[in-house]
Amino acid sequence: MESERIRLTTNFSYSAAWPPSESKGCLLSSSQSKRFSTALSSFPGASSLIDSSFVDYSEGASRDIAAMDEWAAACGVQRSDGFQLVREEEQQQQQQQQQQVSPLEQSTLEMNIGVATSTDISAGQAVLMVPNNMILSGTQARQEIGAVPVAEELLAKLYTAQDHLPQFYLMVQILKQYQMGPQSPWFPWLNSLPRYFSNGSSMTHFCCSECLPPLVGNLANQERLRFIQFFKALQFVDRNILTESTKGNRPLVKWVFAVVYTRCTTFQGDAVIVPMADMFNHGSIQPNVEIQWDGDGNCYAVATQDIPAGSSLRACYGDPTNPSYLFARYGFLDESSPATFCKIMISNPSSELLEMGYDPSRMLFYKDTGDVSQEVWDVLLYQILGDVDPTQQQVLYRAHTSGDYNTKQALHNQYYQQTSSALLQHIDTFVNQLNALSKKQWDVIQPSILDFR
Ligand SMILES: C[S@@+](CC[C@H](N)C(=O)[O-])C[C@H]1O[C@@H](n2cnc3c(N)ncnc32)[C@H](O)[C@@H]1O
Repeated sequence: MESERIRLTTNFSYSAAWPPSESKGCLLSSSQSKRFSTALSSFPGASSLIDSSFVDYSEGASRDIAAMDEWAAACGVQRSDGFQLVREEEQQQQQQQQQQVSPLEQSTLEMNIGVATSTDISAGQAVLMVPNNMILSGTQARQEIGAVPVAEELLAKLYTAQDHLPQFYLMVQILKQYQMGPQSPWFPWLNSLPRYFSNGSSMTHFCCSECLPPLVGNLANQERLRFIQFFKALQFVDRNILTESTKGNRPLVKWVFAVVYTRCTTFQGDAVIVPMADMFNHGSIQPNVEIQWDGDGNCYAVATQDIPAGSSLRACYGDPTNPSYLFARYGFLDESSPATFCKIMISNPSSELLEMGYDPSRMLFYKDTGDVSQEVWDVLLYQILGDVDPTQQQVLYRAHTSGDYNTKQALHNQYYQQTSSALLQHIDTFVNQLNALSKKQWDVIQPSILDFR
């Protein structure tokens, strides 16, 4: 989740009662731990949590959202009056029927939880404030746990894991909290997390390479490879920090890895997870809240526009024009994304082709208008000219790099027949591939149906 890294300058309606002046980051001082523990044992249902030992992270386990909600309030999280955690599907139905949202009533099994407001909110108003000592930080975790040089060297070797050190230490920190069971100050948060993930790291190699279109398959595979590397690097963490059984527990580590990557945001080069703020879902069309920070590292979610009662509160996770990135990282297909992929993928593109604008993320078809991105036309024409007339290919290349629009357009007009039929052929090939994949899926499913007869 890419957040705005804005220092807070606006005035908020909250009182300055929070935070305690000594609090910083995710390291808990003894007084903070006490405050967390007090909060943990003082809300209803806490005793049942303490009786149970570890968070059950199996796919069928239910999420205790209500306990997390109470825990957050007890720990100093402040919210606007109508702020509610809701089930996304119900929220959407209610919005369509223009009804008031109802609060989340009981714990949930596999639900997509989001945030909504039951009251009007004005632009600029803070809807949420999370004190800094509740925020889990990768950098703070590295300081607390101590750097693991061999793990860092290993991660530095893999391009998909470079620059992901804060996420690695965030994962170690969450595993450490998991090991503490109900003694962890974050236990209610851990117990409220989703158990099932459908993002790249939870896919198999077969899924990434055979079932997904090239770009999204490639991105999903990067997530998967990063998990494999994190798992290897984890083995070098001191056993005083993580036990051998925690480090060797692949399903547990995979769950925590998915938690980190679907819920962390970046702040000043750090990877952080802000409990409660991690409940905002993504909105492509007019996201209405953004994350901000004050000078003490307290986190705020602020309305970016007037929001009527009954609306979902949504943040923006990243570039909405290209749904593949969100799918690979977060595991959902953003139906409101304005564009979808043209599946043109060129391995080892030349520097000229790159300068012509070739970039898998720019190979787009726009859903509403049916338009094809300019980069698709330019790349196709450049390739066709390479086959039929290399001199003209250079004319196109020079026109493109010098901004000579007229010459470029004239070449596009001259070769329109060829570029459009290449595009149609590409689409036909892709549709045939999809049919083949559906058939493959059917071949796999059919025998299992017959088994039940
Ligand atoms: C930061 S969490 C948001 C809270 C989450 N919905 C929950 O139930 O805990 C990110 C995850 O929420 C889900 N999500 C977020 N935005 C979504 C959207 N627009 N459509 C479908 N799922 C979404 C995805 O599963 C994603 O990995």
